[in-house]
Amino acid sequence: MSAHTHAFQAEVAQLLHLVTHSLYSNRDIFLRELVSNASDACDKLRFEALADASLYEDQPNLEIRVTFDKAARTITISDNGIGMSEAEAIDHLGTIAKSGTREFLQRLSGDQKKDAQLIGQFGVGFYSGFIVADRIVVESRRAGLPPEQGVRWTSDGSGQFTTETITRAARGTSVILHLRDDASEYLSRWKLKSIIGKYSDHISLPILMPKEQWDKDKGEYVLLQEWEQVNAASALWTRAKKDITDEQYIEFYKNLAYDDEPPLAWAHHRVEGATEYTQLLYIPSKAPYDIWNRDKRGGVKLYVKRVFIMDDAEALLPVYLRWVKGVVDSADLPLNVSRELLQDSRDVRAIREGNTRRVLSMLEDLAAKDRKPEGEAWERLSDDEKKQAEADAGKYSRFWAEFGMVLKEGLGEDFANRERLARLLRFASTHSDAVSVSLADYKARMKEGQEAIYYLTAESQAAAKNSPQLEVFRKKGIEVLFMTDRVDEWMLQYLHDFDGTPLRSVAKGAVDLGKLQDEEEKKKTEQAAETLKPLLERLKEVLKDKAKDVRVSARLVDSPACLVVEDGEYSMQLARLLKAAGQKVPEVKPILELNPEHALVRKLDGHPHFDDLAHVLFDQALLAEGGLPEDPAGYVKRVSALLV
Ligand SMILES: Nc1ncnc2c1ncn2[C@@H]1O[C@H](COP(=O)(O)OP(=O)(O)OP(=O)(O)O)[C@@H](O)[C@H]1O
Repeated sequence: MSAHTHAFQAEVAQLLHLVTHSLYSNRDIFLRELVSNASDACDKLRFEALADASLYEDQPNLEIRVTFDKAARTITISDNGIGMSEAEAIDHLGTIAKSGTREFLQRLSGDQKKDAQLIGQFGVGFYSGFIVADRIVVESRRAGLPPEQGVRWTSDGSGQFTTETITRAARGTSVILHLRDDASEYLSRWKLKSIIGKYSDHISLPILMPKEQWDKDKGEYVLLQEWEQVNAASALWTRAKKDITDEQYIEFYKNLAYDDEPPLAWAHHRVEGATEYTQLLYIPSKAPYDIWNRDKRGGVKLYVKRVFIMDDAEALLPVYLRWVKGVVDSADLPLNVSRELLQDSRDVRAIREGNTRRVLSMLEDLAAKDRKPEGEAWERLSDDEKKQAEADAGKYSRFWAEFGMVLKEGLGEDFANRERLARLLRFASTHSDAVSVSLADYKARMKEGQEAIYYLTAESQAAAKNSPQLEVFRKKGIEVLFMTDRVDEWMLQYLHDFDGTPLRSVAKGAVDLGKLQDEEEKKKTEQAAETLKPLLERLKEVLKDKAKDVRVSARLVDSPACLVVEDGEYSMQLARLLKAAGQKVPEVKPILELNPEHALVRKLDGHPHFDDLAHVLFDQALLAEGGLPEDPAGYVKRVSALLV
């Protein structure tokens, strides 16, 4: 039968180039990928056979076989799963269906170490065979097709591959790797078996390898015709917790998440009651490169009674927890459940709520252990407890740095858990450069008579720290939280109070420090407002296009002026963010507040360049606040005029 030559899709060729130039730091993973494909193929067969049992032909026992041939320098991974028709082989092994591929390729930086990590996250699946092979032959027959409609797919990993029709009695697929010269180490039963043990132990199908026996005459081990199962073959999550070691949990995670780093935490539970399911959920230690993509499907695999149903079942967790990885195995859902059905299922809703609660508990637990106990509390711990406390310390901070911004989305999305989510928030503040202050910490530090939790939104922590709006708070030692993430402004629309205490922006409305301001201070401000009335009126007139109002400030100590907006209005920062995102924003005219004590303000009255000075005051307040003067050239001109 004649062979046909096909070109790889451009992205595949590009990936192959990367793979063959061995960006992989860990070559062993090729076997994990190919075994995982074999297992997927068996899952697919089992799934299709639910509707048509004849697909099993005379082989109802699904299994994976791994063998090697020292003389021919080949490793063969075979499965009796769904198999591929010729058209499918051309399609599946010549293109990449995944939509993220192009974006992934664009992200590669050329820095080998970083790229290797990215590739690990992405997983190049079948093509990872070329890490160790310079030629791959795939022989396959799709379940349900006659033996004469088998296919042989061959490629040396350069730009093209060939296919030809073959006769193949066995259903399923064999992937034959012709090893590169530098990959001889894999021609060893021990080596292959140990890789399978490490990466594929949890695969729920038996993985078989031929037994080996010492041949005295030849002076070497030879393979027998007898097969032996080399993996535990019980899905990890179905085993009892006490029978699973931490290493096994971690290895399972690495497989599941394509992550080289161990997870920060995991939870494994069998949930009983109206809806029965097993959940094994992990909190990764690093955010994936596309964490911001809200369309990305969740990271939880769905099984029904141990039969794999689908990857990335987004209905099993709310969107703001899309970075959680894991497995849910339901005892109640029908096997033929589709994504659409999942959205409407009551059982799924119960599972989603249960998963959410579980993830939040894990986070609360990490948060509670983030700081090592000190003093007496530390001394009371046993040696083992100390070790554990040391291992746990800092984990929540790591989590927060990676995923905090995404967790904040939850405040707008998950009303039922808003209170719990609010407790998990962390901020930097006037009292802490580290992003580690919780709202509960803040409340515990509130001054006598303080009635609100104060915050400031800004472009960056540096900008926040130097903001004039903070001056009076600093003077009085009142803590102000810095909200410098883009989502903060959005989040604040849903977070009005915490534990009965309102949140208040220091850049909105008239500053009302309530009982924290003494009578004398209040009087002074009122008096200044009275005395400066004519000046304020004049400024209002000069700045009428820029400022909604000009008034005397109670917030300033060192700076001459600052800008604020009225309660309920978009903050200047939010208006800027929305504008940058191309959205229409209602015009926000700020209020200019003046420090009556400041020399510059005192100089204003009767100044020959009154108008220039007024505009400069306004523009400088805008700059200090993180904005830019509308007319930078005009600003420069005015400053120059004042300098000469
Ligand atoms: N052993 C096999 N039996 C049947 N089909 C296979 C087998 N190996 C690969 N395929 C087909 O080739 C496709 C591409 O495989 P590949 O490993 O590159 O990607 P994937 O399995 O979809 O994704 P990933 O491995 O990254 O999870 C698979 O989706 C599947 O359709």
